[in-house]
Amino acid sequence: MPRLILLGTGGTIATTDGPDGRRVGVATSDLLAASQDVWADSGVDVEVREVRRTVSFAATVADALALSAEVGAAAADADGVVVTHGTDTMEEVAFLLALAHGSAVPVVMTGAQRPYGAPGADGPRNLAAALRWAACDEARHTGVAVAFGDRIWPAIGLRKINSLALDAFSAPGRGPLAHVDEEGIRPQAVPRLPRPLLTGAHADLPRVDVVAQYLGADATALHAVRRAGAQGIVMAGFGVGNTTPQVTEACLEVLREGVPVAVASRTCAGPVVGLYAEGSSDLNTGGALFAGDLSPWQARVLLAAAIAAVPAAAPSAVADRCRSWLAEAGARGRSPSSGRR
Ligand SMILES: NC(=O)C[C@H](N)C(=O)O
Repeated sequence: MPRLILLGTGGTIATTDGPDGRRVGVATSDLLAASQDVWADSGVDVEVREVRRTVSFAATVADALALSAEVGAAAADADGVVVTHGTDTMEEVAFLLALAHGSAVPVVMTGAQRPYGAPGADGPRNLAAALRWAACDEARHTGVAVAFGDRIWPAIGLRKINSLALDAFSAPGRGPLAHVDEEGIRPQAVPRLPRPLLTGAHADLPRVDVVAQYLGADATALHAVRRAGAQGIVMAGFGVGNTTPQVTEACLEVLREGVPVAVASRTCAGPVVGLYAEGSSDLNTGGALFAGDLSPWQARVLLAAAIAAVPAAAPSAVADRCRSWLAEAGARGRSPSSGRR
C-alpha cells in the first residue's frame, strides 16, 4: 500500500472568510477528508503533519527552507509527499524545494483559489489530484510538481498566471507533466531533473533583490538594493532581458564590484538572450547570468541558493554554478558565459 505524507502549511485552501478578510484556520486533516469526498482512493495510507498555518504572502525564505527540511524528512519515510500551500508564493517555494530535492520520491504541492467550504471550492479536487499523482508509479523520478486545475505542473518554470481563476498555474513553453481527472492519470511529459543545488541545512539564504525595468527606468532602485546589502541582484528586464542604457551601465558597475547580476524577463514566457547593444548584449558580455525561461522570482531563488552553495566565490563562479544547473534543468535561452570576465 503506497504511503504518503501530507504536510499542511496554510494558504487559501485552509482559509475561511471572516469579518476582516480570509484567515487560515482549517486543520489539514479536514482538508484531507474533503478531498476524499472527491476521489476516495482506498489502498493509500496518508499521514498528516501540520507544519504551519499561514497565508503564503506572509512566508519568508527561512520558512521555505524549513519546509524543505520537512519535505526531505518526509521523503525519506514515504512513497510520496504532498504539501498544501498558498498560491501567491507557490512558484518560488516549489522551485526552492526542487533545488534541494534529489530522490525518486514525488513531491507535489497544491492549494486553492477559493476558501474551504466556499461554493465551488477548488481545494478538495486539487488535493485529491495531488494525492493521486503522488501515489502513482509514473510520478516517481518527476521531482517537485504542483497539482492545480486537473493538471500536474513542473516546479521548474512554473508561474502563477491568474490571480483568481481556478486555472492559476502554467509552465509556459514546457507544458504539464500529466492530467488527472475522471479519466484517470494521463502522463504527458518527463521533466529533466538537475542534481540538487541546495545541499546541507540552511536557515536562510543571502539577500538577493529583484529590480524591475519599466519605461524610462533609472538606476535609483538598483543603487538602493546595493546599499541595503544585496549580495546578488536579479533584473526583471524588458523582452529578452534588456535594461535601459542607464541601468545597463549601472549593472556593469555592480558586476565589476563583484556582485552577481542575473537577467530574467518581465514578460510571462520565453527565454532571455543577449541580443541588443546597450541592453541585454552588454549585460551578457559583462558577465551577467541569463536565467533561461525562469521568472524573475525563480531566478532570485536560484541566485541566492548558488551564492549560498559557493560562499566567498567570485560572481563568475556563482554564475557558472547557476549556468550548469540551468543546463541540467533544460532551461531555454542559456547565454554563453562571458569572455570579458
Ligand atoms: N490562493 C491563495 O492561496 C492565495 C493566498 N493569498 C496565499 O497565498 O496564501
